[in-house]
Amino acid sequence: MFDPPSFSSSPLSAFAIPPFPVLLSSFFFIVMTIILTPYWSKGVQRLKPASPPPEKLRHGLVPSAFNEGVHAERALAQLRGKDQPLEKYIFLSRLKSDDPDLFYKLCLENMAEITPIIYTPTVGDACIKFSHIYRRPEGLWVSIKDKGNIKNVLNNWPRIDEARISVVTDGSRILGLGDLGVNGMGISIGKLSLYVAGAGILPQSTIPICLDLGTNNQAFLEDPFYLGLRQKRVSEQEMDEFMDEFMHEMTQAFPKMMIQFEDFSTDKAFRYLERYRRQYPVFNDDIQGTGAVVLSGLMNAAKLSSAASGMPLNAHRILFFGAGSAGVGVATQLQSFFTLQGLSVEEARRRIWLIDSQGLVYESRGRLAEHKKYFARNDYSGPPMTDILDIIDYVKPTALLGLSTISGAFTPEVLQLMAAINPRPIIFPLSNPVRLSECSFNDAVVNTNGTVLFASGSPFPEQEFVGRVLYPGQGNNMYIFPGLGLGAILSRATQVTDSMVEASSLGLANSLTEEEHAAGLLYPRVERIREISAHIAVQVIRAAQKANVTHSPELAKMDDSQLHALVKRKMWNPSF
Ligand SMILES: O=C([O-])CC(=O)C(=O)O
Ligand SMILES: [Mg+2]
Repeated sequence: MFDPPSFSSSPLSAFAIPPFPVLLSSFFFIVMTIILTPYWSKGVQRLKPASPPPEKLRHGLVPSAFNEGVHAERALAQLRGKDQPLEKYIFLSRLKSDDPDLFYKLCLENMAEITPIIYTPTVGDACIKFSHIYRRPEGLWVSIKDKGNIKNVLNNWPRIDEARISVVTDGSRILGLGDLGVNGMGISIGKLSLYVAGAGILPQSTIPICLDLGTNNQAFLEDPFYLGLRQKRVSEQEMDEFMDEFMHEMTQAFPKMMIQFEDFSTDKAFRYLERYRRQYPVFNDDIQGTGAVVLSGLMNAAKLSSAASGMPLNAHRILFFGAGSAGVGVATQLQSFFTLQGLSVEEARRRIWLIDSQGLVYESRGRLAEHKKYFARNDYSGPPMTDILDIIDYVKPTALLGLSTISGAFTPEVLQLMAAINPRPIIFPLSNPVRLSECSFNDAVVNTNGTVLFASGSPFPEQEFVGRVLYPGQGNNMYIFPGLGLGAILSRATQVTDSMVEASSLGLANSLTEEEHAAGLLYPRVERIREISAHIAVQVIRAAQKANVTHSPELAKMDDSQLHALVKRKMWNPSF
């Protein structure tokens, strides 16, 4: 322990008045300390290395011909030398913990190549096998056994003051892969890597969190390597109590924290978003992030489609195949597409049709899950309509969106029918990962004679079609959450409002360059992710200011270009 120096060893003389020169110099010292402390601490923060000091460069500790530039190429060559995506994932995960600067340098310089490995689709396989490929701790694990003691678990996090953003999953619906229990940690880790790469959040400010509330995945319960509790998921009431404590303690332990809910099963996704969104800075990536990214792509697609058909933008008809959290989240976001085109909220709602596992969703069909009721149709009351071809024939959609995780559901006949009724059909098979996509880009191109306006959740390669190169869009929430989170953190938002989410979507839609427009893209190239995130963050901050949910009066005084410059300055860059 540090003992403060005293003027005298005698306890009594500590109360005696010291001589004048000592008093003067003490006074001077105190005044200077008060004046300089903010500068010192800022300076210290700025100088603090993001990763351990470059010991690797100390003489004798590295080979004589070591060179950082060549080493980055070496690491890339090592990565490319691996055959299997999962091997690449393991290699990169190791690299991230050994040398975060090099890892993020490679990410930033090879975004299109590396994103599908550390994120969708390979992260899906990594989650399935997470307990088998696990090597060392990463992130926070909070289990139902910690109920009543969550505060102490959170306080074990080593960098508590720096924590700004957390991705929290309970593993109950990872991508389209179902209940993966604590193996869902992989998705929290993957999303946060993209926060760092895509928005320059400080690596040490991120906390991946996995909640262990049991799993209903029998294979995992019987797997000796499985890293979670050997019990079925707890009851709704027990989970509610756990979540209330968890959210409360999170804001106590990490007062500057923004929380992203990820891959909770549909009912819980809606439930906990509603329960906490007005109380804490939290958003749900699958409902709001996916909604925002699809709204953005749809705005750009609808313009191109309307240019070909002459149909006004507000006359589009959108059919959703899949009515889970993502489906209904996207539908809710798309309503605002129509209100932006001048329709009333009610008219906007009428532009949307849902299909679930029992066919067209309509009021008189029978009991409906709560989250489907809002979009249930009341203008159809015949017998259940279950065949997707019949439904397309009835609805005559201009856009068909897949959020069903039913691989191949958009058959050649479906795609051909969409092309028969639309000069430029909008087809978005959004289910993840790739193998659960409702159709491939190639299928969509071939069966629509190259007219398709396409975006998928997972990446597909570009296609050549009659001498032209066609590019698929990737309507993945990775375009939204880094910028949305960055804006929320910088503005010290106390809530993530619908208007902030919508601002992120519009920001993304209008971030396309001339070249990207000319190439017919619906989303900007992923290599520009930092630029896009900065642009989105500015729009999000402005929306937060309008909604009066910020704690950053100094940002309100800046004009847009000053704000944009500040956002860029705040982004962390790997020093390699
Ligand atoms: O993680 C992704 O690629 C997109 C997403 O949130 C999901 O599919 O749940
Ligand atoms: Mg998700």
